[in-house]
Amino acid sequence: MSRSENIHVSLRFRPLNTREIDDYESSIWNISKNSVSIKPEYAQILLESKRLTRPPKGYTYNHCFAPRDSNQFVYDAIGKRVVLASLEGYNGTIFAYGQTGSGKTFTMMGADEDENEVNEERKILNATPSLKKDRRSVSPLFRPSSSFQKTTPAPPAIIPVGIKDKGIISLALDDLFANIKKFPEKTYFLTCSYLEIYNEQVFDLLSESAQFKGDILSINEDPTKGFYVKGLSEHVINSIEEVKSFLEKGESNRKYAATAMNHHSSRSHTIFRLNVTSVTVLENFENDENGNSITTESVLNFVDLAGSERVSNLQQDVSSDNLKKKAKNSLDTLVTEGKHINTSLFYLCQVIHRLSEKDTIKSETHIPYRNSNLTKILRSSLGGNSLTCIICTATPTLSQFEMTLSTLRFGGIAKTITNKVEANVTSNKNAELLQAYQHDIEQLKKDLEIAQQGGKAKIDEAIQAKKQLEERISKLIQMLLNQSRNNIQKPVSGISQPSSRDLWCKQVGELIIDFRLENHDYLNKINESETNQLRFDDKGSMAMERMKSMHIELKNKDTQIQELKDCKQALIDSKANLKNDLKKALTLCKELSDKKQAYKVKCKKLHKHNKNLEQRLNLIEKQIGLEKLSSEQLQQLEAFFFHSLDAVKNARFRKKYENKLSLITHQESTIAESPVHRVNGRLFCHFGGEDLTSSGSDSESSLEFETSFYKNKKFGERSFAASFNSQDISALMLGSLIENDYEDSPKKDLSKVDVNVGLRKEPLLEIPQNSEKWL
Ligand SMILES: Nc1ncnc2c1ncn2[C@@H]1O[C@H](COP(=O)(O)OP(=O)(O)OP(=O)(O)O)[C@@H](O)[C@H]1O
Repeated sequence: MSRSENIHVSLRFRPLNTREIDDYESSIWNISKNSVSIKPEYAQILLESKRLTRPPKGYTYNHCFAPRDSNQFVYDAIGKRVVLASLEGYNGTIFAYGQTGSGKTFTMMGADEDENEVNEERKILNATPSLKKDRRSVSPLFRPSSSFQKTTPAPPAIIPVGIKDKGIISLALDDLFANIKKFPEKTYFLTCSYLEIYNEQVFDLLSESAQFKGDILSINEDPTKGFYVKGLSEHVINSIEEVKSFLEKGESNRKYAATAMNHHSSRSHTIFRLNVTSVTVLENFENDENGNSITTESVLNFVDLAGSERVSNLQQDVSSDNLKKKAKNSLDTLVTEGKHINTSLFYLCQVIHRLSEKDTIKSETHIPYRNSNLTKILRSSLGGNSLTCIICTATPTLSQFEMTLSTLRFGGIAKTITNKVEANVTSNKNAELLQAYQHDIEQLKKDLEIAQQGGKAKIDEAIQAKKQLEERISKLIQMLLNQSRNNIQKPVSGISQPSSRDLWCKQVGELIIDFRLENHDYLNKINESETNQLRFDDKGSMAMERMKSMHIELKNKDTQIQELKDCKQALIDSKANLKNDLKKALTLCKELSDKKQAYKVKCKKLHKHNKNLEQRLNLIEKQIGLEKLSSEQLQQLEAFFFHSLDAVKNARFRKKYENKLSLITHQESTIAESPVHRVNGRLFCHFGGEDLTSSGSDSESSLEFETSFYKNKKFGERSFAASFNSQDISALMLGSLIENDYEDSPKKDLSKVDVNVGLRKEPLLEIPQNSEKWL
C-alpha cells in the first residue's frame, strides 16, 4: 500500500573558509532548532543598503545543521532512515543542492584532510597558538560582526583536525553492508552505476572509455520504467571494498575545475545509483500459492549537483592574478559549463515549483520534466515513488546573502512536495534457481579461499624445501670440491687416477650443465679448471646420487607449484563465469516475474469478466425459467425469436416507406390528386437496395399488386409516382418501369410487370422514354 510522504528538506551551513576569514567576513545567520533567520544587526544593514526590501522572515525545515555538525551527524539525522528503508524495498534519493562552494561535494563525498580548506584552516589554527589566537580574533565565524569583535567572542565551530570526514555515500555504504549482515535469512544482490551530466550530456563514469572522453549516453523513456539511461554500465558488488573502488574510479573520471568560489568545483551533476535486491525464501512455500520467495527491489540515488554560480564571479576570477595566465579558452569553458549548470538548475526549480502547486491546483498540472536531462533522471525522486531527502547547503556570509536566500527559498518550496511511497515487494517462484546459484557461488568462494590458502601454504612449503635443497646441494658440492682438493694433495695409492677422475668430471659436469640450465648462479662460480681437478671416490659418488635425486625432487615441486597456480586461475575464471551467469539469471528472473505479473493481472480481469457473465446468464435463466426447457423447446423458442425479429424489421421497413409514400402523394405541387391509372400486376422485387439488405441478402420475390399512377404536375407526362401495398411489404416504386408487350391499353390489367425496386434519390420519379405511351 502506498503512503504519502513529503520531501524531507534540511539546511546545512558550512564553516567559513580561509578566504572569507581573511576578508573579515562573518556568519550572518542565526540557527535555532529547525529554523534559520538573519541576525537583526545584519538585517538592518541589508535593509539600509536595499539588498532586502522587506523585514526578513525565518525559514523552517525538517532539520537545520550548524557549521560544526559533522557528516556523520547529518547522516544519522536524515540519511540513515532512507538507507535502511532501501533494504525493505523502498526507493530512496539523497541529494545536495546549493550554491557553488557551499559544501555539496563535502556532504556527499566527504573530504580527505588535505582537501578540506576549512580543515586546513583549523590545522593552522591548532598548530600555532599565536596565529590561532590571532585568527580567532579576526574570524567572523567566532564573533557576530566586526563591531562585536572585542566584546563577544563566539565559540568556534571546530571540525576535528586530522580526522578524515567520510561523506554521506561512504557512511550509507558502511551502514548498508552492516545491516545486510543482520538479515541472514535474506540474500542481497547489489549493483551500482555512476553517471555524470556534463554540459547537458550524460556520461558513464564507470565505463572503460570514461578515462578518455567517454561515450555520450541517451535518456530513453519506457512506459513502465519511466526515464532510463540507455547503455549505462551496471556493476555487481560483492563487498564494500569493491563499491568504494568503483566510487574512486568514478570520482577520478569526474570533471572538476578551480573557480573563484571553489578551488575544486564540480562542473557536472553526478548520480551514484545503488540497486538493492533481496530474496527471502519462504519455509513452507509448497503451500503458498503466490510463490516460494519474496523479492524486494529498490534504487538508492545519491545526487551531487553542481552549484549555481554567477558568470560575473568567473569573469572576476580571470582578472585576478592567479588566473590571468590561464588561456582564454579555459574561461570560455568555465562560462559554458556555468551556463549549462544554471540552466539545468533553473529547470529543476521549475519542476519543484510546479510540483508544489500540484496539490493546491485541482486540475492536472503539467510538470516539465522533459526540459532537462537532470529532471528526467530525477523524475521518480521528485513527485514519484521515493523517499527523498534534500540537503540544502549554504554559505553563511554577508557577501553571498542573495545566493543563500535563493537556496532557502528552494528548500522552502521543496518541502511542500509529496511523494507516493510504496515498497517494491513481489513474490515469485524463481527462488530455487537463485538459491542454487547462490549456493554454488558460496561453495566456489569457499573452494577458492581454501585453494588460495592451501595453495599458498603448499607453495611456501615447496619454496622452503627448494631453498633447503639448494643449500644442501651447494654444501655438498663445496664438500666434494674440498675433498677432491685434498685428494689431489694426497694421492691415493692403487687407484687408477685418470679413469675415476674422468668419470667424476663427466658426472659433475652434467650436473653443472643441468643447474646452469636452471640458472643456479652459485654453480657458475665453480671454475672449469677446479672441476677438472676433482677426484672420484665413494663418498662423492653417493653424494652425487643424492644430489641428482634432490634435483629431480626439485623439478617435481616446481611442476606442482605450476599446477596449483593453474588450478587457482581456473577457479578464478569459473567464479567470473558464474558471476555472469548469476547476473543473467537475475535479469531473466526479473523479466519472468514481470511477465507473470502482467499475465496474472490479465487473467484476473478475464476471470472476473467470465464470472460476471455467468452470473448474469444464471440470473436470466432463472428469471425466465429457461433452464427447465428441453433443447427442442429452446430451438423452437429461438426460431420464434428470429421470426419475431424479422416481423419487427419488416414492420419498421414498411412504416418507413409508407411515410415516404404519403409524403409524395400529398405533395400537391408535384403530384396530381386523382390517380391517372390503376394497374394490377405481378411485381418482381429485387431486395438488393441499401435499406433492404437488412431484411436479408440479395434475393428476388414476386407479389400481386394493385397500384395507382399519379401524374406529376411539375414534370408533366414524363413523370409519375406509383405505390403499391401488400400484406408483406410496402415500397416506393421508382425509376424504370419496363413494359413487356402491353401496347396502348392502360386500362387493361397487366398480368406481368417487371419493376426495379429501390430507393433512388436523383432524379425523382422520372420515367423512361418507352413507358410514356401507356401512362
Ligand atoms: N561542513 C563543512 N565542513 C568543513 N569543510 C567544508 C564543509 N562544507 C564545505 N567544506 C569545504 O568547503 C570547500 C567547498 O566545498 P565543496 O567542494 O563541497 O562545495 P560544492 O558545493 O560541492 O561546490 P561546487 O558546486 O563548486 O562543486 C571544500 O574545501 C570543502 O572541504
